[in-house]
Amino acid sequence: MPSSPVPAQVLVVDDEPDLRTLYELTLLREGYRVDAAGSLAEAWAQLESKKFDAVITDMRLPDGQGLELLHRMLARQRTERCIVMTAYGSAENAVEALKAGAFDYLTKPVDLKQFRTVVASAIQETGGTGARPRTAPGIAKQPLTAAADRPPNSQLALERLVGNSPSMRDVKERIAKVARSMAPVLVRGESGTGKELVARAVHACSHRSEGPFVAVNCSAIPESLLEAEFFGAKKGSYTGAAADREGYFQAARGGTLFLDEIGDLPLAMQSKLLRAIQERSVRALGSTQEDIVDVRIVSATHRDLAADVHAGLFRQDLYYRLNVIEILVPPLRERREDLPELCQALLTRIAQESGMPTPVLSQAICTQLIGHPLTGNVRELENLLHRAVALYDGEELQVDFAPTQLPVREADSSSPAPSSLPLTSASAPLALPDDLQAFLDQQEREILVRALHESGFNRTAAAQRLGLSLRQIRYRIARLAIAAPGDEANGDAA
Ligand SMILES: Nc1ncnc2c1ncn2[C@@H]1O[C@H](COP(=O)(O)OP(=O)(O)OP(=O)(O)O)[C@@H](O)[C@H]1O
Repeated sequence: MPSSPVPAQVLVVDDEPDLRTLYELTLLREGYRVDAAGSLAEAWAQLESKKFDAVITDMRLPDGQGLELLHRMLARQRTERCIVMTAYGSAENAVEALKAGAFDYLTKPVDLKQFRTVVASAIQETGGTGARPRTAPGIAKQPLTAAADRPPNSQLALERLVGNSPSMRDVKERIAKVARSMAPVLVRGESGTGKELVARAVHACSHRSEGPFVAVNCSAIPESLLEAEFFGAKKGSYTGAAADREGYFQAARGGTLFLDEIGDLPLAMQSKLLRAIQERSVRALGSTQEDIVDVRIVSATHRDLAADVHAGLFRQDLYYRLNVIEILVPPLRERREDLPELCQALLTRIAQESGMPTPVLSQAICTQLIGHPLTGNVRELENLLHRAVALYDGEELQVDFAPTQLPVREADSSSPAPSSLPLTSASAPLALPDDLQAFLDQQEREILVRALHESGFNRTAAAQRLGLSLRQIRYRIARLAIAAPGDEANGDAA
């Protein structure tokens, strides 16, 4: 990739001459142009004399706090990305800086590899470039305030979030605003309100949008596999690890890691996740090498995490780290005015997926839908319309408001499979498998394939039949590499 003729310009603010020199040399070696200041006053004088792409400031300076510089830059609508360096262990400062609008933070003593990664990320987001640019030069060096300044897919991602009610407009504005930094985002809302769509929009509106979006459903991964799934595993590091495999953190490098149902993460794994966020590095199982974390974390939950913290179910320090910026997605009952537009958009999508013209929704049905409780939010609405389209006879679209019939199961609710499946027989005990995991995988695969076939490869319907959420079935389909029509449209990792 050719170098830009104009290298990015960075201002380093630190009162320790040795550290300043170290940072300067590191950045110069990366091909940036570097200026340095030893105090707030000096830094401000530099800022008034010219524009930079990024400002890296220590928190404690002889004439004040690095945060003051950040506040002042934001008040003057300066376009530079600001990276704040905080003392080790002072999570409050890091979180405070991110909440105040810092692009990112670094913990002292600064790891130079991390330093380079974070600065490169900030420069990339402003469109500046070092001698080894990671993106094509020429992106406007401006803050992402106006729609025109956002990445090309951002508008599309925001439009996918159908709804023009004041609360949805607030959500979209917040997405566009928070997309600009690396600050972790926690998306809260009831099940089915569209939290994953919000997370995707945050990614699409950020300049990480060209990187991967890796969605992980924390509640669907068996506890014993969590560490390997998150951080990766070397061949042979645990039974069944037949080859080296990347974890979600590595797969999301340069992009966004979406941790859905974060409240369901067991406490032991919460500690490991916190460590990964604090240390900004992860180590694959069985590996001696640390991988730098270069991901933006967006998490989501339908639970009241603050209450979980009080109840001792969720680590307070992790909550604090993940909840730097919160986006609350309102339930559908609080934005019923969105229903006509939502019905139209969902019907169009469902009909397109089924390769048929979009049926017309009568006023009467629309009114009925508006009066329906829809406690399952947009997902319930989507399911109602899915069923309606499946039964559509070309005349008038009918919506069946009766609750979905789930398959009858054996009296013993712990039985994992419907009684009709000839998987095991009560009278003839199975020979013990010599590879339990492979055996269970095979059983699971057969059940999933059958449910998918019987539901015409409609994953929502198949999930419902098996008592799984859509996310759970997606995870299982991906884990067992079951190919289904339409897979290519879905880039999820989980
Ligand atoms: N505003 C919206 N516009 C269009 N479709 C939507 C909207 N909100 C949700 N949906 C659709 O509803 C379904 C559920 O959305 P999503 O998976 O994002 O919800 P969620 O809040 O993450 O649910 P859960 O908490 O159960 O994981 C998806 O198919 C999504 O495309």
